[in-house]
Amino acid sequence: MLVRFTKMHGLGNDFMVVDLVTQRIRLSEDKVRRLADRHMGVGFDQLLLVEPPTNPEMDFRYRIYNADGSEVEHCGNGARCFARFVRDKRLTNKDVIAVETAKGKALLTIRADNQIEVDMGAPALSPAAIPFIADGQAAVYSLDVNNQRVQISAVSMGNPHAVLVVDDVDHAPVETLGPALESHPRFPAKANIGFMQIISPTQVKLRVYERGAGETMACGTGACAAVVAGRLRGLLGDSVDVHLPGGVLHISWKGGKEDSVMMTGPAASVFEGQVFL
Ligand SMILES: N[C@@H](CCC[C@H](N)C(=O)O)C(=O)O
Repeated sequence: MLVRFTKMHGLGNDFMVVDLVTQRIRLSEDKVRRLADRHMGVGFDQLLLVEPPTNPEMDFRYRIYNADGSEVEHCGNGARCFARFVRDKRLTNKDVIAVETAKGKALLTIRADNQIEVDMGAPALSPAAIPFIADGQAAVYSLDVNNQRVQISAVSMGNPHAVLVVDDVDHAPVETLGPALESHPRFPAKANIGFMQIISPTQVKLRVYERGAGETMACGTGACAAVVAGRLRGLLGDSVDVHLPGGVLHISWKGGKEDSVMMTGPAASVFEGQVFL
């Protein structure tokens, strides 16, 4: 069957977006992996599926697959592309769009300046919710990996993240510590690994080794997790510009248990395509 898709990106974190409101497809993990292949497929970090909601209070359902074929709970850059997609395709004319995700809901607001603001929900910090194996909740945990001891913060933004504070992000060991920590036994569902350099209480630099995708040019949930970790460690204020290899995301978090993390940034369409599935 010939399926229409749109290639999109949020600061270089790239997506194949498929409308399953007006089309149907059958997917397997292997099919997603083949589509994600940058030489023999479409090529993407994540596949985003736009579906009708199962909950009548929501506008859409949002499903996300990593390049390795695994289904995941949340994707910040994807959420902004999702909002741009449903408006461009005239699937809605709303400026504020409520979407069901695997772990709850996200509220997407298309602003007059074309930036998209996403209410990412409150972070989860208890080890069981992340999931992360630890005796109790802490702002910083010690972890043994690759014959060294590292300090991480562990945060769930719907999906699991570890955040390390480094002196120089450009020379951080992302290629070695990233995969080793992604599959660390204390993260039973694996994790996304962020390497954050603090520039000031309002500015950080960040690189993220994503679970199931490798290092990406930007990670929205990773940027949120980094700001939460920085606040918990007393290093950041409540409004922070996160400089990623692909550009800047603005993240704010008031710091309370119930407070949502807010993320603002761009979303862009690159091309339209069709593929046999
Ligand atoms: N690129 C994303 C996160 C995608 C999912 C992640 N790799 C995971 O496995 O949890 C973002 O912008 O948040």
